[in-house]
Amino acid sequence: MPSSPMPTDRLSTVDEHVERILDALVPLPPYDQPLLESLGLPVCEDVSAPMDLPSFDNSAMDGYAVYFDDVASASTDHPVHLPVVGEMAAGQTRMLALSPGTTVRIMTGAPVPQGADSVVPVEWTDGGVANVRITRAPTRGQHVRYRGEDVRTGDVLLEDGTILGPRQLGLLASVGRAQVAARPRPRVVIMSTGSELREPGTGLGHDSIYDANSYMLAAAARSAGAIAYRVGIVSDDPQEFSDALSDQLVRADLVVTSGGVSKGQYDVVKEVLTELGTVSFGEVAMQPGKPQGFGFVGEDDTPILTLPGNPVSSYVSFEVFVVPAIRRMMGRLPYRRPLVRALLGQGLSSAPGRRQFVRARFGIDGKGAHVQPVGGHGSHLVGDLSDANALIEVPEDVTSLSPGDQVQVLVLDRDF
Ligand SMILES: Nc1nc2c(c(=O)[nH]1)N[C@H]1C(S)=C(S)[C@@H](COP(=O)(O)OP(=O)(O)OC[C@H]3O[C@@H](n4cnc5c(N)ncnc54)[C@H](O)[C@@H]3O)O[C@H]1N2
Ligand code: MOO
Repeated sequence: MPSSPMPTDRLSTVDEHVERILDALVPLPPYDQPLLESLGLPVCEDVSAPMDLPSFDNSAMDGYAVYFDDVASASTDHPVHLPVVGEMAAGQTRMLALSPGTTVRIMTGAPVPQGADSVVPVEWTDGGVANVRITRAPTRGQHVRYRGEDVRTGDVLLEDGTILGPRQLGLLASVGRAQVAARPRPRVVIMSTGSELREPGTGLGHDSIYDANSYMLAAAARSAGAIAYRVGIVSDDPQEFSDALSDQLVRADLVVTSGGVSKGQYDVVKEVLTELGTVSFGEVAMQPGKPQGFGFVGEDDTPILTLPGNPVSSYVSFEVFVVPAIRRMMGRLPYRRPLVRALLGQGLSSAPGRRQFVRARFGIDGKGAHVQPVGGHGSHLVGDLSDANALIEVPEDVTSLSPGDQVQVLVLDRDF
C-alpha cells in the first residue's frame, strides 16, 4: 500500500502527517457480525424493516379486553358486568376471537382477540375471574398497541453509516435480526521496545523501568474501538525486534510500536524498519511527539505507526495519529477528535513552529467551558498525564497565551 514518505529535510505539520496516514489506509471490508460484536461500529447497509412492530395488536395493560360499546356507559354508580370467558397471557394464548357481551382477562403484551377493540385496566374493575364488574370506561381503542404503529415493513430503520449503539441494536433485535453488516474492529498489535523495560509485577534493576506504554496504548486502542493485542517487551536487539514483528503480523490490521525512533545508538525500530524501505521516519512539528514513523510491513502490507518512547509523547501521538487511523479502518467518522472551545484558566508559553499539546483539566460550569493546564512540559511526567482529561492544542504560531484567552481543546476519553 503506497504512502507518501515523510520528508527528511523539514518537519511535517501535524495535519500533513494525519492526512498522510488517512490517505494511505483503507476501511476494512464489512461482513455480517453478531449484534453485540457490532456495538460502536458503523452499520454498512441500509437496514429496512422485515416486519411490522408491534407485529400484532396487543394490550398495553393488565386488564380485560372488551368491545368498547359494551362498556361505554360504565361508571361507579352504574357499573357494567361482563362474563369472563378466558385469559390471554403474553406468549400463551389460545383464544383468537371474542364475542360481544363477553370479556377475557388479558395481560400486558398479549394479543388482543379479534373483535375486542379496547382494554379496561384491572384497576377499573373488581378483578373478577368468572364475572367482572367494570366501574370506568376506557375510550375506544384505549390501551391497545396496534400492529405497525411503531415500525412498518419496509421502513428504513438504520441508514448506512449509523453508529450501532444500544438503542440501534435493540431495534435490530426487535425485528429479528441476529446479525448486521459492519466493518470489523481493527486488530491493533502494540509493541514496546527498549532493553530497559521490565514487566510490571516483576523486579526492577537499578537502571530499568516498568513498561507503561504497552498498557497505556493497548488501553487507548481498546477505548478507540479496536481489538488490542499487547505484545510483551521487545529488547533493542534488531533480530529480536524483527522476529517479534514478523510473528505478530499474522494477527494485525495495524501495528503500533513505542520507542526506538529518535537519534540514539540503539533506536531499533528505526534501524530495522528503515532498511525495509517501506517505512519512513521523520519529524513532526509538534510537542510532544516529534519523532514519528509510518509505513507498511510484511507480505500483506500491514500498516505500522512507530511512536516515540517517552510515555507522554507516545500517548499524545496515539491520540493525534493512531485514533484517526483506527477510525478510518472502522469507517467511523469523524476520523479526528473534534476540538472544543474553552477559556484558559492560567497563562502558558509554547515553542514557536511546533503545535503544542498541553496536558490540562477541562470542565464546564455555569460560566461555560474552561481548561486549566496541569503539570510541566516533560514528556516523562506520567503523574501529570494521569491528572489530565484534555489536551490544549496551541497553534504553531502562538508562543504565549494569557488567562481568559479562548483556546481549542481535545477533550479525552469522550466518545465522538
Ligand atoms: N539527540 C536527540 N535525542 C533525542 C531527541 C532528539 O531530537 N535528539 N528527541 C527526543 C524526543 S523529543 C523523544 S520523544 C525521544 C524519543 O525517543 P525514542 O522513541 O527513541 O524512545 P526511547 O529512546 O526508546 O525512549 C525514550 C524515553 O522513554 C522511555 N520509555 C520508552 N519506552 C517506554 C515504555 N514502554 N514505558 C515507559 N517508558 C518508556 C525510555 O526509557 C526513555 O526514557 O527521544 C528524545 N531524544
Ligand atoms: O517530542 Mo518528544 O516527543 O518531546 O518528547
